[in-house]
Amino acid sequence: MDACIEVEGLEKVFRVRRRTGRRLRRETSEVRAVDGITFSVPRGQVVGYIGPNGAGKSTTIKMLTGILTPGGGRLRVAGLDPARERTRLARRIGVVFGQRTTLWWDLPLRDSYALVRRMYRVPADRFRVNLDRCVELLGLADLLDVPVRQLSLGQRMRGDIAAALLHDPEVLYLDEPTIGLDVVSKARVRGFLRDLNAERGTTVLLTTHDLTDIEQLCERVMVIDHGRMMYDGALGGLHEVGESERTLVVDLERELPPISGVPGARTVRTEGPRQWLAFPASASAAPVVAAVAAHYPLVDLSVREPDIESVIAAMYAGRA
Ligand SMILES: Nc1ncnc2c1ncn2[C@@H]1O[C@H](COP(=O)(O)OP(=O)(O)OP(=O)(O)O)[C@@H](O)[C@H]1O
Repeated sequence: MDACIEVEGLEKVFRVRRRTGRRLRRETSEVRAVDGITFSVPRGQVVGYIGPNGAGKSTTIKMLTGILTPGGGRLRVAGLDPARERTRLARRIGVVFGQRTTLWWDLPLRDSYALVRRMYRVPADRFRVNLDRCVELLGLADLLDVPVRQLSLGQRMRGDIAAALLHDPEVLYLDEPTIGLDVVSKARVRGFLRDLNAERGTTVLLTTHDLTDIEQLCERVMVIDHGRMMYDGALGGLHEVGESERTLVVDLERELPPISGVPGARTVRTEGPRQWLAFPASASAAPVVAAVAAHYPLVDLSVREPDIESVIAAMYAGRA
C-alpha cells in the first residue's frame, strides 16, 4: 500500500523567552513540542492521534498542513513537502478544528460554500455533486440559508465538515470533531466519516479525547506524549498494554447486596438499586451482561468507556 503521510524523525522545538528574577532578566527555555516522531499512514487509513494536553498533537498537525516549518526530520503528505508546497498541498487536504470555525460568521452556509468553491477553484459540476452529498448525509438542507452565527455547535460542526470536503481532499485532518456535540450529532458525524472513508478512500487523521470516536472510526491509534510516540497499533492492544477497564452500570429492581459471581467482572460501587461493575476494556461486554441478567432482576443497563486520559494513565502504570 502506498503511503499518504510519511513522517520520519520529525521535530519541533519552541524557544520561549520569559522574565525571571527581580532584575527582570530574560531567560530562554526550550519546549520540545515534537521530539523525533516517525510514522507512515497508508492511503485510505483512518488513524486516531491521541495524547494528553500539551503532548504535541496540534504541533504535528500544523506541520502536516504546512502552517509550521519542522525543526528537523522528513515529512511528505500526498507526495508533497508541506512547508515548501503549502498552496499545492492545500488543494489536496481538508482540515476541521472542532473549537474554531473556518466558515464566515455572518454569512449563510450556502455563501460560505460558494467562497470555498472559488478559493479552491472547484469545477461547478464537481462542487454540486459534493455539496448535494454533504447536504444529504450531514442533514444540512434546512440550514443552508442560516447565518453561521445562528447555528448550534453540532450544526456548525456539520457545516464545517462539509466545507472541508467540497474540494475532494485526499487527506482529512480532524481535530476534536465531536467535542461538545450531543449523542445524535456525534453518531451522525461518525457515520458520515465512516461512509466517506469507505466510498472515497479518504485518509483521515483524527485527534480526539473521546474514545468512542476512536473505537468507531479508527483501525489504528497512535499515542503521543511529551512529543514522543508512546504507542502505535490497534486500539485493543492499547487496552491490553494499559489493562484499562470499562464499566457496566446496571439498574436493578431494588437495592441488593453487591453483585457477585460474574466471571471477569467485579462490583466497584453501589448506590441504591444502581451498581457499577468493572471489566477489562479488551473483553466483550456481552457475557458480563448475560451473567448479570441471568441472576439479578435487571431494569436497565449501560456500558461506559474509559476516557483517553485514564487509558493513557493506565498504560504508563502498566509499563512502570
Ligand atoms: N507557538 C508556540 N510557542 C511556544 N510553545 C508552544 C507553541 N505551540 C505549542 N507550544 C507548546 O508545545 C507543546 C505541545 O503543544 P500542542 O498544542 O502541540 O499540544 P496538543 O497535544 O495539541 O495539546 P491539546 O490537547 O491541549 O490541544 C506544549 O507544551 C505547548 O505549550
